[in-house]
Amino acid sequence: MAAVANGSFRSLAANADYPSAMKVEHAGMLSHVYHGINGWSIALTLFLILVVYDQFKYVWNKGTIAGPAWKLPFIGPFLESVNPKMEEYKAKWASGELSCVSVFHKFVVIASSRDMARKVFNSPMYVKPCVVDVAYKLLRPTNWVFLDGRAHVDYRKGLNGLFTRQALETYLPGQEQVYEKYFAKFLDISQKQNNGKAVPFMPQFRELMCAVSCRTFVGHYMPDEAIKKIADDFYNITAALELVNFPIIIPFTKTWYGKKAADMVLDEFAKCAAKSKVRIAAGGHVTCILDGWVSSMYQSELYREKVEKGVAVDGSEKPAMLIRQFSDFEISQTLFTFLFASQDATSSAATWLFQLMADRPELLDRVREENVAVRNGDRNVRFSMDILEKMTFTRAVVKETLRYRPPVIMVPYVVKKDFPVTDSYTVPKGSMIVPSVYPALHDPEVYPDPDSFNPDRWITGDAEQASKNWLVFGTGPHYCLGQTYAQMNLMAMIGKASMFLDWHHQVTPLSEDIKVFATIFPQDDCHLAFSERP
Ligand code: HEM
Repeated sequence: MAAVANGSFRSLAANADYPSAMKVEHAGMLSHVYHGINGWSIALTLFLILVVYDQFKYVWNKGTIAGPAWKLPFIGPFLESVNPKMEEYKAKWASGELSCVSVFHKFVVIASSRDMARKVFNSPMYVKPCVVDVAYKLLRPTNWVFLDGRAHVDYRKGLNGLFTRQALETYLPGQEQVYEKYFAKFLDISQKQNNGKAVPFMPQFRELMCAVSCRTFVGHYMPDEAIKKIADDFYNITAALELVNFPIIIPFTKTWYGKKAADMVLDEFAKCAAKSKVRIAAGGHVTCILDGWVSSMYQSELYREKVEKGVAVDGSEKPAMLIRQFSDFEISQTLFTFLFASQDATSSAATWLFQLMADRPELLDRVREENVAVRNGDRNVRFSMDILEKMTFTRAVVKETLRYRPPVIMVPYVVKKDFPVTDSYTVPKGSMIVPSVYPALHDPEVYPDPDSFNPDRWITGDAEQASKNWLVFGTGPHYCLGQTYAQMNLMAMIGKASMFLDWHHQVTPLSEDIKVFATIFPQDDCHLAFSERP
């Protein structure tokens, strides 16, 4: 500073012929600027440039579609997405068939109309399911769900046989046992532990669904304590895989607990795979999905061995699908994806189903009458596919529950290459695009009076014809692998409950409000009290 004041600082400008007072003033300004250029001002300038860039990029990406005119610098609606509200989603869907937000520089397009949603689901050239970074760590990078294109289609083909009608029939006895056990537990909770007082049952439905899934997937290879532990810890996995989560696993955070729970589940399933291989090789019969898969591996292996040895094999001996041998850990990873895909969705559906039936006793009576009738008046007749297929009204109740309260309200996809989703709008590569399911299922033109629960629309109405709107299980190459099983399972559950249980729903001001946690639940977690039905 002193150098400027005494005129010894020389610059090109200073050499010009200014009056000396001006010279001093000018030199002072320069000095000010020069000395002001410190770390803070550089950081501030960079920050402002980034803010402008982030804003500009958002506006550029947004183009003509609906969305806020500008975004909160960087974070965008991050805080809203940490605690998502159903009303905010509804407002977004109502804002346009395509709308957008940007969270932390991630550009997200929401496809709301039926046709837009279908278009996204059916465009595997441009999109693939979006998974958070942590998912690779929890499910393992080699997991089949991360496959894309041909590799994904081929892998899925090998799994289809596990969900055929014939296969599903073999899982029914195990499922029925689980229902009996848990219904007894519900009675105990309501009558013994709470003297008939209604208490939140959502956690119980989560455990029930976990138990029924584990029995279906791995039969009796998994001990009850392991099922209980998985049911209790699964919440950590769901929380770790929320879309908005920290990508690095830091000890004692949600993702850390999620990883620990995932490791435990993978370990349990791998142990089951080893046991099933031994049992099936010894001639054991199929009782669960794991057995079905292992058995088809053995049949494929036997067939190949015969062919290699030149033994004459009849065409009828060739397995419907020739599959390779999978390691215990590979099997475990795949079973984990089944559990991961089913646990939250079926827990959500079960919770709403019990609540909706309790609030509409006249519909529950019809379910009960039908269930007794298809068993020729004897409620002790066991589950079979024949019986389930005759349950027209119970099926309608399940379908209407899934329409009215779809567990999965939207499915995040990522854009692999610039995606011309309409003639006038292209979603940029790297964006997230989220086909929404809820609006199509509440479209008043297709489902008149969509906010009323009316199972008859599936029997006397024309809801069944609107298959294009039925996006409960997605559509396209990634549509839900377990959709038939899931619906059948819910029908079996509510049918059996209707015959053996009575339950009362204590309605609270939050019962009809929707809580979004991966899937949707009643805000108050569904207060119920069960009693035995004579
Ligand atoms: C009510 C219960 C369920 C609902 C609402 C549901 C819904 C969905 C939805 C919306 C998708 C994404 C589809 C797409 O991207 O097009 C999906 C995928 C999937 N679901 Fe389900 N699901 C349910 C139960 C189950 C069950 C019980 C299983 C058990 C095996 C299962 C296994 C899967 C798998 C493996 C995928 C991924 C398929 C792939 O990427 O190829 N889901 N499900």
